[in-house]
Amino acid sequence: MLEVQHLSVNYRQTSVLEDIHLVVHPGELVGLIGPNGAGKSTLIQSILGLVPAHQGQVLLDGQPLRRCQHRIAYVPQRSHIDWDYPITAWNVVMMAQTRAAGWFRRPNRDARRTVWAALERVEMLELRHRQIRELSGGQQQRVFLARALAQQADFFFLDEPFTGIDKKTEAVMLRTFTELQAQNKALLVCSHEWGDALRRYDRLLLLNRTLLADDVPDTVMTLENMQRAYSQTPSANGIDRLSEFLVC
Ligand SMILES: Nc1ncnc2c1ncn2[C@@H]1O[C@H](COP(=O)(O)OP(=O)(O)OP(=O)(O)O)[C@@H](O)[C@H]1O
Repeated sequence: MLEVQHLSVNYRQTSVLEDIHLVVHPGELVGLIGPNGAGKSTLIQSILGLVPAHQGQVLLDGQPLRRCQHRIAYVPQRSHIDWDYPITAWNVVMMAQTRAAGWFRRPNRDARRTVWAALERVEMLELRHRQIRELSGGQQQRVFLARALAQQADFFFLDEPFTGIDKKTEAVMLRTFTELQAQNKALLVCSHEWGDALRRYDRLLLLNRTLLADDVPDTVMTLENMQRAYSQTPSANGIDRLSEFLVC
């Protein structure tokens, strides 16, 4: 079980997250939603230790997360990745293995098998020798999903994995989520999805600096909750799309 306790984050004296408390259980698919600038990416990054917390702690099965980082896999937002970096799809996925085995050791047969299986699972084996900058947005997303799979983690954090992808990638992603849940792995997915798509989650976390709601989708997606979240930060896809959001 992953537990975030009283987590607060500041950027240059400005409070971005305040007193966040949440729990993610094995086998759960949890959606993290909220308007632009609500702090969703910051929450994921502070849980992972990539952004320092002002207060609070993150525990994994009662242990500080920094002691069990190998149990966490992270698929960053596509816009946070340098796509010009000269690296093949194969080597992106192999990076997860290199970190586990040590940077100066040649990848052994097990590592190569793991990378092969992960790329096969996301249907990217044929394009393994391509530079990542030469892949489509959806293909790039599948390579980073394969990297997370190769890590053989227990908890998966994905930041906007459904943004700018094709139908095939969406299908691969959803199939993989189902498989991971069946293996009792947990997923926390930051999302800008709307309407019925949000029903795929076991639970939704509604964030806007503080955690405004944490419950099953139908209970979170009320007009009152949406107004509380989206009227704090009016944005192009906020209040204008409330009716679409509440279709479900
Ligand atoms: N490195 C940084 N330094 C200073 N402020 C930052 C930094 N990163 C994010 N912020 C600010 O923190 C707030 C939360 O940003 P964050 O990216 O976590 O929100 P988000 O909910 O993920 O937004 P989006 O949905 O647009 O990706 C925003 O006001 C943003 O401008």
